[in-house]
Amino acid sequence: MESRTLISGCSSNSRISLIGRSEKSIDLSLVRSQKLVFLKTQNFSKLDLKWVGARRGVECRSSVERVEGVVGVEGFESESSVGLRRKKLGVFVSGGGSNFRSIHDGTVGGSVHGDVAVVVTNKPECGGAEYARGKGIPVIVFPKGSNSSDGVSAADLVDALRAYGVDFVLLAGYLKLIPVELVRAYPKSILNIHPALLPAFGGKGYYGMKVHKAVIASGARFSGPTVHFVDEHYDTGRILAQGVVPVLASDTAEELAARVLHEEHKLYVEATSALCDERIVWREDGVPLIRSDRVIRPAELFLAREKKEEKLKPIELLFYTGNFRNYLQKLFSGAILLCSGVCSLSQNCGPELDSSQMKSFAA
Ligand SMILES: Nc1nc2c(c(=O)[nH]1)N[C@@H](CN(C=O)c1ccc(C(=O)N[C@@H](CCC(=O)O)C(=O)O)cc1)CN2
Ligand SMILES: NCC(=O)N[C@@H]1O[C@H](COP(=O)([O-])[O-])[C@@H](O)[C@H]1O
Repeated sequence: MESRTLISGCSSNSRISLIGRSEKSIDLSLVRSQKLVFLKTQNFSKLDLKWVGARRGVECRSSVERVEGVVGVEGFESESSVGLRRKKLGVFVSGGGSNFRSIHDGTVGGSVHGDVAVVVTNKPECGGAEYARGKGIPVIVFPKGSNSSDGVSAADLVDALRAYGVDFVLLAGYLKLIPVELVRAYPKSILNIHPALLPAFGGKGYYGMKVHKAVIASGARFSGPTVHFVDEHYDTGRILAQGVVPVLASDTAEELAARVLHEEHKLYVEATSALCDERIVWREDGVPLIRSDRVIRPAELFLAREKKEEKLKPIELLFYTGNFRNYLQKLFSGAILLCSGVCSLSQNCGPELDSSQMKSFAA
């Protein structure tokens, strides 16, 4: 049985679903080295995976599953995009296209490991389409205008996206319902950004200023953008990321829109970057999560270097796993607890520490 999974830095105790035909989830206690990955399946048989030649994948020695997509890590730089193929993006717009422009800037500037291959719009004269033409990016009109020959059908749209090699579809202010044909052709691969905190203030009729007017009228104290996966209905797909901004008592819809839009630009680039870096994992209950960085269980990190095998020292690992900050925080909070404990025991100057508190800094 062939299955494909994206092993790109899942944390040691996360569960990810194998993307592809197999729905079997595997329990990753991931140890990643330049070319060696140890993987524990859910039946706890330890699989030693070895790099198989130039093919971008590994073969499980003791399993019928063939796992692909493991990214070799040259040296130990951040693996977020090292060795990963640049992804191709199809961006859908209907308006000014500021989110599209932010994402395009990210692909040029390097924060997004991908390229905008094609832009799709229902408004061929909109700002986003104009911007795309100026950058030499092809523009497709969908759906067809009622009184114009321009535009493609849903089936032709899927074919066109495939022809451009599109890996992921990003809706960026697109105001039409994505047809079920496209949703099914790109499972877990279509994102949308909505200018409110879904599931509130979403669905048919909730777009543009209408959203912000509804938020203000509701008396909500906070709002913010939501990036979510797209299913066949408006705004009901799985939420991937959200940002929060305050709603001021004096806000007009335009002022709130501008505040949310500023947050959108940051959030959508981060989410797109994670998508292109294959840093999105799916929790067992179906909630998608963004892995911000590679977390490797220190005790198990074995690094096969070119000539010799060696284990990184724990202090070195902390730098690699990015937990150094957490380590210091725990160290200092433990020290503070200890001091306050000693103080209260010796001078009774503070609250008595009960046994659970005493235990806490032993942890
Ligand atoms: N299948 C999906 N298609 C789209 C989604 C989605 O989640 N699933 N998201 C929308 C974007 N969107 C909110 O984020 C949204 C856009 C438009 C509407 C809406 O009510 N549109 C009007 C028509 C507006 C117009 O033509 O100017 C309508 O359908 O009556 C709601 C939500 C993009 N597509
Ligand atoms: N429900 C969909 C919706 O309202 N989308 C919103 O349209 C605006 C498009 O701006 P842009 O064209 O400048 O990116 C953005 O605020 C986006 O959240």
